[in-house]
Amino acid sequence: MSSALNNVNSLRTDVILSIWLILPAIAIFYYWKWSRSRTVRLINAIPGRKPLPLLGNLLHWDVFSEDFYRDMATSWTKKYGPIARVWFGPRPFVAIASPELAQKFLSTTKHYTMANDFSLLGDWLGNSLFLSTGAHWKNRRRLVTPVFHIQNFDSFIDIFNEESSICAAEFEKMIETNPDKEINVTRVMTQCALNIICESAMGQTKLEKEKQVYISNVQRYCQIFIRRVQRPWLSINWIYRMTSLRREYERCLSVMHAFTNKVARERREMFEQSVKKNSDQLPNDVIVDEKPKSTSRFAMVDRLIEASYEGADLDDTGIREEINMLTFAGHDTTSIAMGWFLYLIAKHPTHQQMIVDELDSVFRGDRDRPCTLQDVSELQYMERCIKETLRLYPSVPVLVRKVSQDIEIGGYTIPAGVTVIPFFYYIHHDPDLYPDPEAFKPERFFPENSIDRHPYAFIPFGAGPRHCLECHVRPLVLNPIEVFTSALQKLSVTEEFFN
Ligand code: HEM
Repeated sequence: MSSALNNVNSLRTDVILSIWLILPAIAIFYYWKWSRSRTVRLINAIPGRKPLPLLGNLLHWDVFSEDFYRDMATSWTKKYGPIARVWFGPRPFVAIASPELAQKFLSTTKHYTMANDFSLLGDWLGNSLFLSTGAHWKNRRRLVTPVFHIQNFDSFIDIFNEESSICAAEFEKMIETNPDKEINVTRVMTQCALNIICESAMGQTKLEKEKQVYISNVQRYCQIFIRRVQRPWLSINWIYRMTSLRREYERCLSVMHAFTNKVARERREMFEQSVKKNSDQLPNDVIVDEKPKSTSRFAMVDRLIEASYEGADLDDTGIREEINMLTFAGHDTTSIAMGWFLYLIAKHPTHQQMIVDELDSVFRGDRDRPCTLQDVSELQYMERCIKETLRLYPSVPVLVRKVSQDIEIGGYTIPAGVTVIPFFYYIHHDPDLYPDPEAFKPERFFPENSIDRHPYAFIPFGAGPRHCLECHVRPLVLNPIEVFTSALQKLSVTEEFFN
């Protein structure tokens, strides 16, 4: 009996031992096969530091540091040139960092799609323009683009003025109650940008209180999204599902969806009432070309509802997706830009004074009157300062795109499936394109100094067919700033920030 037991035990030990030997052998075999695959060979032909087995270049940087991208932009691309590769474990990334290569990559959407990392936003943005590709993207882009016609900004400028005044008052209060102390401009700027975007995207609604709740949920949702991007293990669903973040994320999501659904319904009803009113008033034999408009101020959502009535392929879910997308794409980008602008202006009193002088001249001393689109177009020096801000601190420092078919760039083949990162930050800081690149010099954007610049040397709004729709960003960024004149002059930067 005991010898039978001994036999069973030794058999078990043999089996366990064999498994322990076979499993690593299988793993080594697959690793060896994978490391000789076409993708790996093509990627390793691109300049970059020698990767460690399985870990790739993970140990070569502090990949979880907030400055990781900047470190990579400044050290990696400087060392390896305008095209470089990096392995995050077994996942390769290719960075491109020259105007020529960015142009080659971005000037057509034929060979790329959105990277998988963005699928984290799928619950919120669904099949919106921002996340979609191919024919669906083309269709949505065609529908959303008219919303950004400059004539629509005539109706938005009132919103910019109202929200900017509220923001300026808050800003003044912060300065008054914290004399000679640091203030956090980002919070006020984010609130201002979100108010402006929501108001222009969704219009005035009977749901003002709910709108504020929506805004705070958007802020929280975006914070959680950034945290998930910065901590790669949180994009693994079963790990993420065990965290409390997930519950919070879903709570935000349900508040956001409920709100945008209500807004879409409310605006559609307003639109239908207006159609009915128009048709009731018309004699049967009169044909009117003019399209019915909602009764209150025009909002981006109204243009989408109009399009859906005209037969566009856009149902209520589609409208909700696009409203959410505009809120997402528009708020952080502008608030970051406004925050950095204020920082730079505080740091450079000479430019600050030139801006104030320009404002005085455009407004001819009447600082209380509302700003017009004409004023905005005359604020030329301010515009150059904003461009220089976006050069130094682009709100979107990199793009992340997945190659959908092999592409030849800079003499290397990037195989399908690999993630490519066009590095705007590096391009904007390249000393060959911008001598003394860290210095704040708005004069770089004087026409005579920009004439020979490569069209892809300054691309804070992206470039090519997927470039940002907000090409009339001036009113949006400038307007809050221009009402800040008195606050602007009270700003300076603390020593700590200088370093
Ligand atoms: C300072 C402000 C802004 C900056 C720096 C900025 C930057 C960008 C960048 C870099 C892209 C990606 C372009 C590409 O893939 O080539 C983008 C896309 C986009 N932006 Fe902006 N953006 C700003 C403001 C806004 C605002 C206010 C809105 C709308 C309210 C907006 C709407 C969009 C949309 C809809 C897309 C996606 C376009 C597409 O995929 O077809 N952006 N933006």
